[in-house]
Amino acid sequence: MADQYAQNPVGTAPPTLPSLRWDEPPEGPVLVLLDQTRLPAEEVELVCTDVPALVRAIQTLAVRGAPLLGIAGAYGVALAAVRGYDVDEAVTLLESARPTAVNLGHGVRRAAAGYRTAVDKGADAEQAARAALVAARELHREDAEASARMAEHGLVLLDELLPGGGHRILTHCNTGALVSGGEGTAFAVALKAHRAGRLRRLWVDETRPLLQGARLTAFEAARNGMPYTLLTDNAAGSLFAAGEVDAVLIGADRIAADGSVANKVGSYPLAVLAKYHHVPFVVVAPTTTVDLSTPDGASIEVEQRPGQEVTEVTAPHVAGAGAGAGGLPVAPLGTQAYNPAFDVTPPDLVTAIVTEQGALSPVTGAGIAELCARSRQVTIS
Ligand SMILES: CSC[C@@H](O)[C@@H](O)C(=O)COP(=O)(O)O
Repeated sequence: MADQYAQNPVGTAPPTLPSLRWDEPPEGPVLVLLDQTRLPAEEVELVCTDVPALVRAIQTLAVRGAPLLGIAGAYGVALAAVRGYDVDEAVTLLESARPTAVNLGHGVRRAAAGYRTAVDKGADAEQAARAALVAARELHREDAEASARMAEHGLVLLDELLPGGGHRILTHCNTGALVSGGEGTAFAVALKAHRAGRLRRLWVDETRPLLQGARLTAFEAARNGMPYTLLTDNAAGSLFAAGEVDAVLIGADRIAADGSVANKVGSYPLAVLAKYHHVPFVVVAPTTTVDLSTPDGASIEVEQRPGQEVTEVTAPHVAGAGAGAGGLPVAPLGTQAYNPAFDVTPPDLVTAIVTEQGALSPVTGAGIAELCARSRQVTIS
């Protein structure tokens, strides 16, 4: 496999626009998203002037990934409030836009709490809307800080688990700056390892059917000059068998109170492979992704997505194709498809969970509760 280790071209990719930004042009405040459905072909911004537009962007995955969904949800509440829409209705629409990533509801409720507290204290509509915006901005900033701390804790853990250095890391889906206020979760750890000269290879799962790995993680790895190689999801087994994977690093959409981890479909098979091959399987996620009110993995609602994502190839992300392109059938007309967006990995397959509060290993319900308690103390003080 010697050629797999050839260096990728470094620094050739253009700089990326922020994944999300609040703007206040003369026509009124807007939430501007980098449309992730169009990457890597083009960097196109999507301007949301109201909550239904943001809900569409969330459901089509123009904006996606657990931490960013939380931030987008919070700004969505602020957008509704600033533009004079019904905030309660906005909360309902946003919270239910996608079911699995707990951060979405967390972000929405946080901005709504800022708004309602201001109202309760006698603020007028404009002041209350500003309070929602302040809460969204705080969450955005905190997520960037959490991302930096996860990267630090994650690299310390990797170095402990793999004392030989020269880490070869397999990752799934996309967990970088595109989904975060900072540099991401699992990807941020790999990036820190790269900057420290300790990343030998980032193996990037393509992540069927929507190709978050091929389109987005490869894009971010290239931008950062990281040594990376793309593989089909099906090739992971033979990669492990060949002894080419030192650790798996993934993010999470919801971590239940017992330590079960919901993440992009395909994560659970990687955990099983990792266990069989005695390779550490590490989950990197902020404590905002932990949901103590969901007792176990079986209680996590897994989003089921349209079958067409499997039976057809849609290609707005192909250069020159443009938005709405695709719909090319790859299965006979009328084929039914099973298309869960996520799967759930039980805690006994997880070597460690890394949060901004530190690494937890082995993963236990008590340990999870302790991490969350520490996080709340930090937030309150
Ligand atoms: C830091 S992001 C962690 C997860 O949100 C990510 O791995 C993932 O599963 C995203 O799924 P997506 O359906 O693209 O929103």
